[in-house]
Amino acid sequence: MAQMSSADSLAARLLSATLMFDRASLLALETLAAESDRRVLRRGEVLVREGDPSDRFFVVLSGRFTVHKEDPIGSVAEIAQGELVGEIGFFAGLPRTATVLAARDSIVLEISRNHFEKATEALPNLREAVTISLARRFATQSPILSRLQKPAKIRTLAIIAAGGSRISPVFMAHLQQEFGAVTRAQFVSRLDVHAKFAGRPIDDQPVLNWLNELEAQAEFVVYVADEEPNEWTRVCIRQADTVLLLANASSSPRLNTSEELALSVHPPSTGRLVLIHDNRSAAVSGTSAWLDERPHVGQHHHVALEDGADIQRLVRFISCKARGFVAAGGGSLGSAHLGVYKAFVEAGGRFDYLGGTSSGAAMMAGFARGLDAEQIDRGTHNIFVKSRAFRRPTLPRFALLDHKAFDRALREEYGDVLIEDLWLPFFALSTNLSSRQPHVHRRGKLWQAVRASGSLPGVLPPFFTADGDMLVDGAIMNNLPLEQMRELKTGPNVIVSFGSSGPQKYHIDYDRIPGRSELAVALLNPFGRAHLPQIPSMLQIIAASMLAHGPQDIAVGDEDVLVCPQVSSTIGFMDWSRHSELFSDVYDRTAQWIEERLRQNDSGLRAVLGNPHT
Ligand SMILES: Nc1ncnc2c1ncn2[C@@H]1O[C@@H]2COP(=O)(O)O[C@H]2[C@H]1O
Repeated sequence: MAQMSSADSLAARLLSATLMFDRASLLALETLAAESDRRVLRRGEVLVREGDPSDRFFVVLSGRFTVHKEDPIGSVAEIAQGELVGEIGFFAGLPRTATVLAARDSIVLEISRNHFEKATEALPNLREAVTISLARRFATQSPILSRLQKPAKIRTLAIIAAGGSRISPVFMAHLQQEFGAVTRAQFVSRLDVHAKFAGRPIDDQPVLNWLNELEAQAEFVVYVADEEPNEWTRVCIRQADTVLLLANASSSPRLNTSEELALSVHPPSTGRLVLIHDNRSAAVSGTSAWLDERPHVGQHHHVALEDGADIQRLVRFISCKARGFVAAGGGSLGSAHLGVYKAFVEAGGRFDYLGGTSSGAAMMAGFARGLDAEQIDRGTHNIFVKSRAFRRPTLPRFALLDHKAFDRALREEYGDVLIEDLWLPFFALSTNLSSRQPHVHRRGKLWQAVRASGSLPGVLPPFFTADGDMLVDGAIMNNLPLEQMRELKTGPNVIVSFGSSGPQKYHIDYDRIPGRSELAVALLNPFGRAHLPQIPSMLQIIAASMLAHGPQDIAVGDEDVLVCPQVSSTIGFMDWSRHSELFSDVYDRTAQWIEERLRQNDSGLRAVLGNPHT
């Protein structure tokens, strides 16, 4: 009988969990693990190739694989630790149905037909268990999209010093503490490896085996690279599912060699850039220089070291639990977002990504700058009431309203703040009429993004970019950018939309709508105006058309919370004068609603509110 080791019992436990066996089967599975071969694969190596004979299957002991059909670039699925590979061909008696590549350095247990047959003598229901696990895979996923719909959980992260920076020990201490609060995380640096394997080369097989063993035991492993692009830094990059580029915000933003290496191994869009600041009070500047050097990095984060809040946020992003707030457009109803946001924050909600369309984007922009609801409400007053930005008709050639006053008021409120300098990740959605695609604003001047996102066609002129794009209100394509939020992060969302309060009827005799000359006469005669039919204004009709998407179209996820604030039917889409009343009414109602739902133990609401660590 083969000698058993702790690695065999680990493999047996993984296999037992995948096949949903009980503890009684562990011994037989350990024997199977001890007798089977282990295979170490380097990143990019092929485990099975489409069309090859299927004489064995595999259990992933550590690492991650991608499944490819025909197209070697795009993958149809991801396979993570504990899962089976090659079971389809093996059990169906078919050639391999796909090519499977190691997405990082990985180890698999290789189960041959002989060993499998032998194991079924001790475990008669082994064959059935594997077939059930296979059937379960296909019952819960469409075969082509499969696991891509839910990305495989990230379990290893490499931290690389970015730009001219060194890795901040204060940041690392905070990160270790916050990770430790949510998961069994193991941090590994070159010093740890030296302490255990003094004198051995870093990519020696026993060292790699030890690292893979660590990965199998911890829930999360953080590889802390050296500041130089040496062998240890290379191992960190190869072992990691994803990379975090870490820099002191005041250092030089030039891309360094370790980063170049990391971004050539990992798809840059999965990487995160973390810029460290001593405190949160100062306005951030200079982020664009960092992003220009790393244009394809998926997300950047500003982290202040004065408390743990930003690091808790970063941990939520990495562990796919980042909380979003998605705000629909709704003209003057946008002030309702202030009430909902304030009530959630007071109930303990901390939001990690803010996004919206039109007035939803305008309100979220304020929160992303670090303002509170009252300050944003005062800004609304300045723009719409004091500056009368939406009450200045112009000659109706480019639009009905004079946009100059609106632009001036927006500039006064937002200054020259850039989206990339905001403390909280933020996006605004507009509609790009040049490409006929939704346009997600994640960089550039904040006031311009808000202006583009709320450019009601015909009411305000479109916004034109330096690249020649013509942008109008995001509501034309998507008044509630939930899909865009999901592309940017994984985790629960508070979604705020404006439902209609039932069909609104208009009792207008269509034949009485006057033609041009009749209208001119009626308008010139002060008494004639009173006799005109009570048709909503052009502005009101355009604004109402933008809100035609009802909440019944919203694909609310299991962990999302949908809020449709009740708004008095006497407040119209262009009724900006009642912003404070709307804000405080919705705040009272939402606070009450949250309290009731919490009393009923609503799990969705708990997931969004959580505690800062979960
Ligand atoms: N759509 C899919 N989703 C998940 N895994 C797949 C998918 N298609 C193929 N695979 C895996 O890729 C392996 C290729 O070889 P097999 O067909 O033997 O077994 C296959 C499965 O383990």
